[in-house]
Amino acid sequence: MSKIIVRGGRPLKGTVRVHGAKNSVLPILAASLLAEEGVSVIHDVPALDDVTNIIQVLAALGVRAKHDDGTVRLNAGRLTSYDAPYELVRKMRASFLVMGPLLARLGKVRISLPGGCAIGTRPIDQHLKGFEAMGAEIGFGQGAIEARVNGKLRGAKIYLDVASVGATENIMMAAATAVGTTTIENAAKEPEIVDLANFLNAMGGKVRGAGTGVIRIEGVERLTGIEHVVIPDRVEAGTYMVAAAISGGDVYIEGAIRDHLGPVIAKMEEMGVTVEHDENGIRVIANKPLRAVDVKTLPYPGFPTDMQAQMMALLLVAEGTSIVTETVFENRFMHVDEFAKMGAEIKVDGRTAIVAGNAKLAGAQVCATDLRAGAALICAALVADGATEVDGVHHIDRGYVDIVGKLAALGADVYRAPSPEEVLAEAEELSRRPAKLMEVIEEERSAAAEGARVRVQPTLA
Ligand SMILES: CC(=O)N[C@H]1[C@@H](OP(=O)(O)OP(=O)(O)OC[C@H]2O[C@@H](n3ccc(=O)[nH]c3=O)[C@H](O)[C@@H]2O)O[C@H](CO)[C@@H](O)[C@@H]1O
Ligand SMILES: C=C(OP(=O)(O)O)C(=O)O
Repeated sequence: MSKIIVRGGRPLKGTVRVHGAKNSVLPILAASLLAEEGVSVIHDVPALDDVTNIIQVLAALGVRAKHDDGTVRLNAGRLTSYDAPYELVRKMRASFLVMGPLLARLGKVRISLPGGCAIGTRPIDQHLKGFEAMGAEIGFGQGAIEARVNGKLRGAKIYLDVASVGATENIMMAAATAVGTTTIENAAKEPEIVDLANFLNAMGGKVRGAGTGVIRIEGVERLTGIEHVVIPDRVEAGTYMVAAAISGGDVYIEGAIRDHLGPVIAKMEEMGVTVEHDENGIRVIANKPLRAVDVKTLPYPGFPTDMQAQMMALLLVAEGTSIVTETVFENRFMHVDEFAKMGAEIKVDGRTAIVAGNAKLAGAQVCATDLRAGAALICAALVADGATEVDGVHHIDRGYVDIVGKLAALGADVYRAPSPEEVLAEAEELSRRPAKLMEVIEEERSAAAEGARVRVQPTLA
C-alpha cells in the first residue's frame, strides 16, 4: 500500500480547482441505466476509484461505457443482466443505487449488501421499504437481496423514517418510470439530490420538489440518454477550505459553490477565518488566531457529516475547547485515535467529542480509517511539527482526485510514496518499454510502406 507523507509548517497559497462531486456522479451514473434509448454523456466526472467501480458494475449489467478525460459516455439500450456482482458491490455503498433503476427497467434485481466507509451500521431498510410500497417483492438469500415486481412499479406515498440520501435517490430513480405518482416525504435535501433530479428531468422525467422535504415523481413511459455536467464537489471544496485555514494560508477554491457550503463557511467565520466568495469560487484567508466553536452534524442544510473529521482537525489548533456532536452516523469518530497519535487530546462520549484546542501536533505514523478521516489527517499534518505518514490511502483515493498534486501546487510539502508492489509494477512496465517501442516503430514502418504503396498505385495504373 502506498503512503502519503506530509511535512507540516508551510502556509498554503494559490488556487485549487474542485472536481465534479463524487456523491452526485455516482447516483447519476446509476440513473443512466434508465435510458432505454440514446447515449448519456456525463461531464466533469472525477477520476476516482468509486467511479471506476460503479462503471464496472454498469458494464457487468450490459451498459456500454467509455470514460475519457472527465467525460463518460454510457449506452444502456440493451441490458444483459439483473445481477449486480458481489465483488464490485461490496467495495462501495453507492453501488446499491443500481437497485432502483434495475427494478424499474427489468422488473427484477439481485444485489448483495453494499460496502463503503465503516462509519456505522448503514442499514438499507428505507430503500427496501420504498421499493415494497411500489409493489416489489423482496427476498434474501446467500448474502444477496432479490427483488421482483409483477409488471411495472406503481407510484406510492413513502415516508422515510430518516432523511436518507441514498434511499431518496434510489426511490426517485425507481419512481421515474413507475405507473402513477410517487411522493417521498421526509426526503433528503442535499444538493446531490437536486443534481440527480435535474438529470432525470432532462432525460424526460417529471420530478418536482427536489431540495425540499417532499419530492413528487410522476412516472413517465420512457427516459432517454442526455448530456449533463455534474455539480462541483462541496466536500472536496470544504476540505481545501480547512487545509487553507489550518495552514494559516490564503487559497482560492475555484468551482466551490457558496450556497452548498453555508454551514462550513458559517463555522469557519465563527472561528475567525475570513471567507470571501464570487460567482466562480470561494477564497479562504487565515491570518488571525482561531477560536473554538461547537459543531453538530445534521442532514443538509445542517453541517455535513462528511466534513466533521476535517473540521475537528481545524478545531485542534483553535484557542479553547470545542464540542463536536455527530448525529448522522453512530461510529464516525475513528479519526480521534489517529489524531491522538499526533498529540491531540480529544475525549469521546458516545456521539460527542470534546476537543482540546491549542494542540501542539507532531508528525506520526497514522492510518486513514475512512475517506474523510484520511483527508482530516492530511489537514492536521499540514501544521504538525515534522513528517506524518498517512497509511490507508486507498480510502482517500475513493473521494479525492490527486490530493497530493493539488496540495503540492499550493505549496505543501507532500508526496506519495509508492508501495513496494507499485514500484515493482512500474519497473516491470519500464522493462517492457523497449519491446513495445520496437513494436510501435515496426507498425509505423509498415503503415508508411503501405501508405506509399497506396499513394503510388494510381500513377502505376
Ligand atoms: C455516496 C453518497 O452519497 N454517500 C453519502 C450519503 O451516504 P448514504 O446515502 O449511505 O447516507 P444516508 O443518508 O442514507 O444515511 C444517513 C443515516 O440514515 C441511516 N439510514 C440510511 C438508509 C436506510 O435505509 N436506513 C437508515 O437507517 C444511516 O445509517 C445513517 O445513519 O449520505 C451520507 C450522509 O450525508 C454521506 O455521509 C455520504 O457521503
Ligand atoms: C461516507 C462517504 O462515502 P460513502 O457513502 O460512499 O461511503 C463520504 O463520501 O464521506
